[in-house]
Amino acid sequence: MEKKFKRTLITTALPYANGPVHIGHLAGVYVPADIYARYLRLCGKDVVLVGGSDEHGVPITIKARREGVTPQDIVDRYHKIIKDSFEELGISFDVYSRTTSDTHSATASEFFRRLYDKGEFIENTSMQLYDEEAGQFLADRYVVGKCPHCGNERAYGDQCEACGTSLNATDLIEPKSAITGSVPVMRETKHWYLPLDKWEPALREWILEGHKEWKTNVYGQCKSWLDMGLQPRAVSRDLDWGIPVPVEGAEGKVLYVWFDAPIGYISNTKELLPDTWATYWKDPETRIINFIGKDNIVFHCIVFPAMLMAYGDGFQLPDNVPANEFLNLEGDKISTSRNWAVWLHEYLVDFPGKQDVLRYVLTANAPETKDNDFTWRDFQARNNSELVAILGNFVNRAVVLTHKYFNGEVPAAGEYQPIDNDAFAELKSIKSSLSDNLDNFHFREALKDAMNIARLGNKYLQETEPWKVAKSDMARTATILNVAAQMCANIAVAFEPFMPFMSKKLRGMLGMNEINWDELGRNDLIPAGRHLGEAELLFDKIEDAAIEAQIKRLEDNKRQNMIDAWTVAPQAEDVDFDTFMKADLRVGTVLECKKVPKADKLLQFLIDDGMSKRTIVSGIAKYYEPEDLVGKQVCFIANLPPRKLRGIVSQGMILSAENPDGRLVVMGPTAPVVPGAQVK
Ligand SMILES: Nc1ncnc2c1ncn2[C@@H]1O[C@H](COP(=O)(O)OP(=O)(O)OP(=O)(O)O)[C@@H](O)[C@H]1O
Ligand SMILES: [Zn+2]
Repeated sequence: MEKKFKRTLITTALPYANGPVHIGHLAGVYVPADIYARYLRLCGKDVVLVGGSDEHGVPITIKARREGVTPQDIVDRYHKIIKDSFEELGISFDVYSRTTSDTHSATASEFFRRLYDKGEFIENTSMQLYDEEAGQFLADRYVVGKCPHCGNERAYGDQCEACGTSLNATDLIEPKSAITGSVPVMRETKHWYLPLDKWEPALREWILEGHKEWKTNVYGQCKSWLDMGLQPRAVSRDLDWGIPVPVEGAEGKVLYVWFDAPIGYISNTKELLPDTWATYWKDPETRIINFIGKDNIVFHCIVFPAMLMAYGDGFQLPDNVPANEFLNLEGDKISTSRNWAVWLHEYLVDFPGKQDVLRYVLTANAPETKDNDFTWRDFQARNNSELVAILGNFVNRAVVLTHKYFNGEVPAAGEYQPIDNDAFAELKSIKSSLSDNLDNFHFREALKDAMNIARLGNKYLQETEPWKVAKSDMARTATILNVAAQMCANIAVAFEPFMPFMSKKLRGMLGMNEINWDELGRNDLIPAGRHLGEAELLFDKIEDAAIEAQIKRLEDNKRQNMIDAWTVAPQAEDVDFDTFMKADLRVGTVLECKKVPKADKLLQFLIDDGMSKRTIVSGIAKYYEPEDLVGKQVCFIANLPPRKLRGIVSQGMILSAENPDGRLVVMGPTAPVVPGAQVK
């Protein structure tokens, strides 16, 4: 039987404050959470959307060390960028705080202390990795080494990003310090462990029996974790950045970031609702939903619930964790460290006023059931051929025609014809599917439903042809345009969760104030006689140049990454002088140069080699325009046996140097020489 809830608490994964927010974060977590929160608000539900920056942990300290600033400087910088850009994108947080806040420190500290006092931890002294050069213990991202599961050489001390396995630093094969690069030694240290194994039966019951309705990716990951068997997990670290472990004898130790971060959801709620926060956490009639990406599933479905069970005192477990898979960018994994990302704060500068376009594309293409790819071409196509050509076009036609035939006043409808009734029947069925999809976190499908209202509107105008009817029958024209206006109003309601800026603009045009979800599907949202505002374009076309600039920026980043990662090839074995001299190296002048048809890499040269003219085929077509090489002098090997390439006999090889990114540069003399001159 479906449970009834009085209120919903929506949490969003706390973005880690060592960088700005990118489109992967948005598609995975914040856009769907915002759609859901806006939808519930429109339904008149009691809902809060909480979020905040995750500001502790090792990567922040590594970044600070690298930049020669304090960890606080780092988190202040990124918290501001993240918070501001979320706001500008219309992510409607009721509170967006941070884990360095006093409320959070006190809450997380108390949480740990209660578990400690209840005897919920195992205190354990063990050998841990220690960097003697840096004088500190190494945990999490402070250690890199080989993953014991998949062999990835760059696994971290907390997780292997290649296979997703969560690790302990001591699991790594051939560990190295990320601070100094030195090989760590083992040293004894004391930590507190949460015995996850103790909670395994309860977790099994709760998830595997109680939540079969969860998304298959989430349920499946939980099941495989539980089937592997849970182990005690350390919840403290030897670090100086974080919330101090609040017990005697714990100097120099802080709470593990994954212990403190989810408690941030509680602290955020406290900051928002100092008096009533507990109702949102402890009342069984509260429904808690955690929006996260797939790499956070274990923490939200296993670790944090075990913490909450250990704490007791009525804390509720999440009702659902609709985790998304990952969004990739132009075929590659998004990465903060490799700068392979579209950064939200940069997007907002490059595409001012186009928040909804990004929200639309990220939802239409959301990685709900499998990893998905964002490409700039797809972004452009969805804007131009969906938002402009379908949605914007319908609304524009409806408003312009109302101005043209009725001076902008919505005419009263006469008696409906079957086509009008059919349109509203279709609208009702769209609403039912749309609500159903939103209720079940199927946001991609829900967005398609909403778009179907605009498609319906276009089809309606196409079939009723008010511009023709107006020549003979103004009464019928009035009915048609009344129906069209009601469809526009329905669009304003249906799209509010997805594209709040467009919805607001449209409501302004239509003179609509308060809206609610109940109204959706109705044929009387706009009263006859309402004067419409001027038709403003809801979306405009995105030109090729804007897209090409974005693609170029990504390509530049990729090239820079290759250059940064490049190492000089080791010197080849010695070759004796006589052998070297056997290669007949010459300079020649390019007489002709052209592309080899149907071969995108090859150029065909005709070279004056001093003796006669020779043909050479060279694989440099990607890097040169043929005409730019005519008249230039190049070095080539003259005495290679002739070789047939694409049916052309090549007599020799032109020399070029290869850049780290594969770019070839042709070698030639620095001053003119006589064709045929030998290179020695
Ligand atoms: N490419 C992505 N697609 C979908 N969700 C993502 C993606 N990258 C991160 N997320 C989710 O966004 C939330 C916040 O991410 P977090 O700040 O922890 O960054 P992260 O996973 O370390 O990413 P990055 O390494 O790119 O900075 C998490 O729930 C995470 O699962
Ligand atoms: Zn691995």
